[in-house]
Amino acid sequence: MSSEPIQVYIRFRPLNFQEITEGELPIWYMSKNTISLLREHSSQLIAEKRISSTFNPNYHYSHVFTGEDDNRKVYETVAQKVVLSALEGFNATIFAYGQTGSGKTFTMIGQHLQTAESPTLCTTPPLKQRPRASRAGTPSSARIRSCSSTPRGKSMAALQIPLRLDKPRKVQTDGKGIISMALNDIFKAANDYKDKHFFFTCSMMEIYNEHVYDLLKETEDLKNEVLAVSEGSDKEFYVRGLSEKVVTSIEEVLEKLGKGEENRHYAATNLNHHSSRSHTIFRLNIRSLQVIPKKDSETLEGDESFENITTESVINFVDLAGSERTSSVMAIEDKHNFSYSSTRSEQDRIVAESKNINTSLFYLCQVITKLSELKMGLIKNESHIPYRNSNLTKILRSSLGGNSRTCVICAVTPALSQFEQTLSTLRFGNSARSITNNVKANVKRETNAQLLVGYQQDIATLKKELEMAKEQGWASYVERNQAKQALEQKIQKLNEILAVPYKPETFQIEQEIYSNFSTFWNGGVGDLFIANQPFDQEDSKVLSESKLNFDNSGKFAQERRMQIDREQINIEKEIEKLTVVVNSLKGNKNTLVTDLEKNSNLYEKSNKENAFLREDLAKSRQTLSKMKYMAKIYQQGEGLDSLSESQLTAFEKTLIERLDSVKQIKASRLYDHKIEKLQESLLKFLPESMVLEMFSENESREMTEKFESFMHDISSQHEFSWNQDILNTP
Ligand SMILES: Nc1ncnc2c1ncn2[C@@H]1O[C@H](COP(=O)(O)OP(=O)(O)OP(=O)(O)O)[C@@H](O)[C@H]1O
Repeated sequence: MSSEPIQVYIRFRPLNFQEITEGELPIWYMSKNTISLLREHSSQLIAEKRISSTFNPNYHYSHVFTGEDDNRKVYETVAQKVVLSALEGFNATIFAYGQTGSGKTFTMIGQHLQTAESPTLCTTPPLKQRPRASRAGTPSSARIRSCSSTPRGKSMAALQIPLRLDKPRKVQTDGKGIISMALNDIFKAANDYKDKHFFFTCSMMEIYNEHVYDLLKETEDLKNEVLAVSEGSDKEFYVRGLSEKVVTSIEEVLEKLGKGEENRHYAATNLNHHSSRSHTIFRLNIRSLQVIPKKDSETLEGDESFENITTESVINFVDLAGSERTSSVMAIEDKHNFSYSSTRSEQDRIVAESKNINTSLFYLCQVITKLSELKMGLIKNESHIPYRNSNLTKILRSSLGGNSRTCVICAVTPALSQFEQTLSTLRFGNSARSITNNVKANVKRETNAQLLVGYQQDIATLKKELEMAKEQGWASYVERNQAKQALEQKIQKLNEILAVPYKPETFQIEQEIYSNFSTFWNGGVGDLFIANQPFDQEDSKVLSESKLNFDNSGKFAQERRMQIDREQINIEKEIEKLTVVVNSLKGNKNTLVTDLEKNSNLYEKSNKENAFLREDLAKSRQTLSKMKYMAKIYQQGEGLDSLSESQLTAFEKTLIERLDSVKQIKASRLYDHKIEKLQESLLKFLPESMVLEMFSENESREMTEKFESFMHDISSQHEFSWNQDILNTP
């Protein structure tokens, strides 16, 4: 383990077109690795009471880049060595710090495409065409002019802090930013290793308003899932559920990086936040495997004679959110009546996100200050370093004071109007310079058996977790999926290890030579050959001994081959078992999906039935209230005047119909009565049998007709009197 200081670099971007047209001039004097204020500007700042008369900053850094230096120079000076050492197992972190618009993303990702409508900085014209600044000493507030490319003619210049609307950034694949240059070098160097095999995975996360989001999630609904950051038993912080994508070429990594940038925009629109208002960490994990024979392999047996050298490292590329102050954004908006945030909720959002950025950057500065105090012996204990205060410092823990080669690029602007922001960034860099990290290569030397045991243990733990999750029934779909993915990744890694030629080339060549020569020797030709040569006794003895040794090592090689084959069979069996587990998980998933479908069908059906029943109930209630209403009308005539003309007619019709039926009942009763009377009178002078016959059904048709006409007469009379009754009713 060695102590290595964090390397701090300052990068000035050139003045942009807007600043030039406003008559800004660079106010800083830059040499190779120092920065100080130019004297004339120093006096101006004193006159404007922006600094005290004793203020005389003179900072030293690993290197200072001017506006003329391109990304290639920055990469080669800052990052190249550090990222390449990751192939040897050293962790690395490159991070860009600075105010909004100072060139962090330009440095990390490269010149991203800017759209016509985005109010970005105006493009810088070539040096030769730049207009001379006419009024160099004029205070910036008096020099506000509008920039023609800003929308709706509003003065973006007024903002001083170059604000941007959020647009998806297209990642260039031509290697202009530090990340793509680093990836190019890493993949090229990895290919050049003959006997070392590399496995790469990458992940990308975003910290927005203190929430961590995975930028490489495939499923739409998981993209806005907030991930937890928790401390492992090794005191490192881990982002739970962060996806790791296996990548095998630079194109694949760039594709993931582009996807991450797109998702960043996705999250931006869905959560209504600006991408430049979040911290982004792109992470490349590198694992390597090299198999070499042990130096003293002759004395060792079987598996023990070979060594697996594995390295594990991670490179973090960190693009921090701009470090400007909320108050300045809001104050400038108020002052110039520029509605960057049109609604109250928009303003609240900006305040909240600026607060969060400032809080997390404040904690970052605090960690850096405390680490430098620790270095100077002002504090004794590492436990006083406030890593736990924010997710950013938790995630960057090993990069700050831990096991990582860390480089900080402080992006700044040379303009007078940005003096305070630049000064604050320079101070940040100055504190970071004093931090030392404890760096060591993460290398493990293991025999094959140890390596496999390690993997098998990992797999067993994962299986156990999965089983527990299944049994306890608390595993959410997401957790199950994550465990499954991890399991699949382990299986893939095992497969990759199996695919790697198990022995180094030299060993294979030895074996080939042995098999060729053994035919020669074993056919007895060798002995004959030795016997027939004009060797002296000593030579023959040496030759016979060598032959014996050669035979022994050949046997040993064969035994070893058999052992490897046996191991391979075991591993294949293990993989088969795991595949069964994975398949059963898939099966479970399918059953769950089918159940879910069935349940949702049932739910839909019962919902429909419910709706029908409700409809029926509503109808019945309606009918009931109508009936109550009608009953009132029938019983007391109450509410008659509220009926329309047609309703009154219908009601009248109903009454008449009822009247008819009443009349019929009355008439039929009268008829029965008359018949009875008639029968009684007939019985007085006719025998009963005859009377009964007269009134029987078959014989009395004529009689019936007569009675019917008689009844009709009666009922007409009755109707008359009944109507009279109604008319007479008060
Ligand atoms: N060294 C440079 N040379 C030329 N142009 C630059 C340089 N640095 C930055 N720029 C330009 O300045 C503008 C702002 O840069 P960039 O987007 O990288 O800023 P940033 O610090 O990442 O901002 P934010 O914090 O908002 O994401 C871009 O148009 C970029 O092209």
